[in-house]
Amino acid sequence: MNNIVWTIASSDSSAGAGIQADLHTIKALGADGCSVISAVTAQNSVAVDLVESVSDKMLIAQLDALASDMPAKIIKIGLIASIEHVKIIAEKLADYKANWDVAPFVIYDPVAVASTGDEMSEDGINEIIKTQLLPVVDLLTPNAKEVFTLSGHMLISGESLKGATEKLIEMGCKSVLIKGGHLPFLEDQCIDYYYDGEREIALTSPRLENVHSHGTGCTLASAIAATMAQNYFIEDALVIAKAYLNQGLKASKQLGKGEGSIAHLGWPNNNRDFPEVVLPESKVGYELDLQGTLEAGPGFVSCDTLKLGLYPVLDTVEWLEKVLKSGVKTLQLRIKDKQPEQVEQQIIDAIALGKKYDARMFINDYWQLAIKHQAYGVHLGQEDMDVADLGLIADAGLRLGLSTHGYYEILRAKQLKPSYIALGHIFETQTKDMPSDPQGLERLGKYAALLSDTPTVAIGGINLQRAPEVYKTGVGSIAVVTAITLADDYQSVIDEFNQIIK
Ligand SMILES: Cc1ncc(COP(=O)(O)OP(=O)(O)O)c(N)n1
Ligand SMILES: Cc1ncsc1CCOP(=O)(O)O
Ligand SMILES: [Mg+2]
Repeated sequence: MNNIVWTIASSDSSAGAGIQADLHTIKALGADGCSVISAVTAQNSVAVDLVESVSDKMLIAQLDALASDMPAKIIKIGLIASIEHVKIIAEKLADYKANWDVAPFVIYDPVAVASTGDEMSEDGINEIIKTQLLPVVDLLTPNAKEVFTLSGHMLISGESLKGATEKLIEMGCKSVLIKGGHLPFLEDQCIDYYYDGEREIALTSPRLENVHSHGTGCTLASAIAATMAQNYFIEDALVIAKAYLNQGLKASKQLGKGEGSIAHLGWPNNNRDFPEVVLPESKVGYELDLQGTLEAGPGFVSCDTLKLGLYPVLDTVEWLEKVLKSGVKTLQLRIKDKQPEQVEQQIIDAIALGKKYDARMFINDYWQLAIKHQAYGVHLGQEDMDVADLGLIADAGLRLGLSTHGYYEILRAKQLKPSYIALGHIFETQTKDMPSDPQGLERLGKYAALLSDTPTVAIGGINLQRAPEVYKTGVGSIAVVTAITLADDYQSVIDEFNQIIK
């Protein structure tokens, strides 16, 4: 599989930033890095003494050598010190995007000024960056100062972030992540704000004190690149990159007399390093003027166990009764695409059966009917979460299960304190058209580790053969449809699942 990330940037002799930080990050996060060096800088922890661009011929030769043999999935650009280099790179990127079998995704971290305060690029370069480079950039990752340099927008309040990103998108880049290292509001928080013209994402972590931060910008952009190269969606890459940064900042160290550099550890797995997804109805959400109604609230009634066991998801009351008679204790009525009046009787019957067998009966989608008839719980998907009245579900004392498909959705769901979080789809499934690729066991294990204090349910393409390795990842429950409905002998299948999920 091609996980190649190119970094087109400059060498930092102190190795805390630039090409050196990029390659450390790309390797630590499991992607394959290649480098194109635009300039060599002589710097240490207190000053940048000299910046010298390589010849145009050398820049082009590096780009051509890689393009002919090791094309990139993701290209990350950092410090470019010469106007001519910006022009060459912009032209090459346009060519790659037009002619490669798969167009590379381009991330540009506009290194305007070194953390030591020294200017590092040729005068007049910003005009060429604005007119020639930004139009081929998919994700721009400026800090507040770089936002001002490129757009003229001062980030004076949370509300000003959206306007600045809109301006940058008008200038040609497809999306913007404003890095919150130096924002002059909510100063105890480090907020990263993403906007692509449609979707806003804000991630926040407490600001870390007494850490060494040289190389954080390069590292964040490279971490996004490395994660996206492994087919994570951008929202998940933003989460991993911020967690990688927090983890590295906590272990940062000083080597010289001045500012030390971020450390490069492996894939982040510690809950404490992960950011919070900012919900619209929260202090930070109000400050940023985020659209939407999600708020954390007090959370949902617990299922009283982290291990919900085998969880059949079924579309008739007859099936529910059959599996209840076989001893199943967690199950769901999932009827798709019917009017509420067409399903109300089945929902009433399902709820009554759940009570009769003292089982956890969840109702999929039809949350108003679930409240009306006092179900044990409701299961909602990502789209439903934004439109359902979660407050009403909580007030009515129903449990809530939420579907998720990656890091970002998991963190967002976690904030709502649901009764369980479903993780899917793990394998190919014939039961439902899924818009994304299966997660696989490796990711499932990472998600389960992050959710050790929340009940988890794995779903999608799980059968008896796969169940042992699924359960080994640490999930508390396995949800299945066809493993039961297409079984020759569903009762013995249930017994065998129960042997595996103990
Ligand atoms: C246990 C469990 N997990 C996931 C789903 C999928 O729910 P959703 O995303 O709402 O999709 P539909 O099932 O409504 O198609 C589920 N039902 N149960
Ligand atoms: C409802 C649903 N949500 C994600 S995968 C899935 C279907 C799971 O069915 P199966 O167990 O037959 O793959
Ligand atoms: Mg649903």
